[in-house]
Amino acid sequence: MALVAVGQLTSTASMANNLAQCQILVKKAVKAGAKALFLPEATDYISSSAEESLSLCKSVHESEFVLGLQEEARREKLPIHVGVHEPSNTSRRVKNTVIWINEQGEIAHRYQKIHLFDVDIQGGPVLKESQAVEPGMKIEPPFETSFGKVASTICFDLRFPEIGISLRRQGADIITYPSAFTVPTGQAHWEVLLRARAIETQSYVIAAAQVGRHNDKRVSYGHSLIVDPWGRIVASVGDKSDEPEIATASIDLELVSKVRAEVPLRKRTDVYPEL
Ligand SMILES: O=C(O)CNC(=O)[C@H](CS)NC(=O)CCC(=O)C(=O)O
Repeated sequence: MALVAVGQLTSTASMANNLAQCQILVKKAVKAGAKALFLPEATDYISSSAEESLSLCKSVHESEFVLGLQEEARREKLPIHVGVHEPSNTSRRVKNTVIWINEQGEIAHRYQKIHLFDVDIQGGPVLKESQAVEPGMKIEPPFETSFGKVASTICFDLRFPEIGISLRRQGADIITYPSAFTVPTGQAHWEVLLRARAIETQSYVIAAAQVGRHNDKRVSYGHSLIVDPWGRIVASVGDKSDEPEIATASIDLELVSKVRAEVPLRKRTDVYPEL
């Protein structure tokens, strides 16, 4: 059994301020005895336009945000899973990625978001992520940690059950959905989708979320959660945005095995081979 933390904050276009908020989250996670800290999508910055995003985006070797978090991870021996932006070398767009910084402070794993959030909701948000972001081209296999095999996805990927199923088939014990959900879609869908992904994959789901107002145009839903493989919410942060906050839960790999043994989910691929 190992305790892990989800961290919630309000990122803005100030990377220095976002790093300062993360340093508070690291302190809180260490104090709670967590063995890893999971942070939201786009923790490095949330911009208000594609141009602003391009101007803020730096490679991980030059980003004071990423270098600062690497230093925290190394000093505290605390692995950190964090959503950032990285430059694309093929287009005038950025990559929306999540990186795993291990306890030595090295970037040991990376995933690039494959499903981009292009929506036009009546009376709600209109967002065209693909104008600013280049889509990833592959699902990354789960990686080993001291508390189980962790798999990364990002935010809107949550709406595509196939990616969770694929990660489970590849051995994931824990599937992560670092996010910046909008308020109307969050109210309607966030919790039920996360619990469904946990139940159908019989895996832990760790979903760190952005919360509150980022700029004139963007507000995020918050409600970071950890769900166990039975679908129970075992940690939740809420939607207050006055200070960065964490919640913790124990990862119990015996529970993963128990649920999978009690309710075997044998796929009928003889009946639906196309899936
Ligand atoms: O823009 C950035 O820098 C960070 N990226 C995001 O905030 C992304 C794209 S706009 N947000 C989502 O995917 C929300 C999904 C969502 O809310 C849903 O599926 O309902």
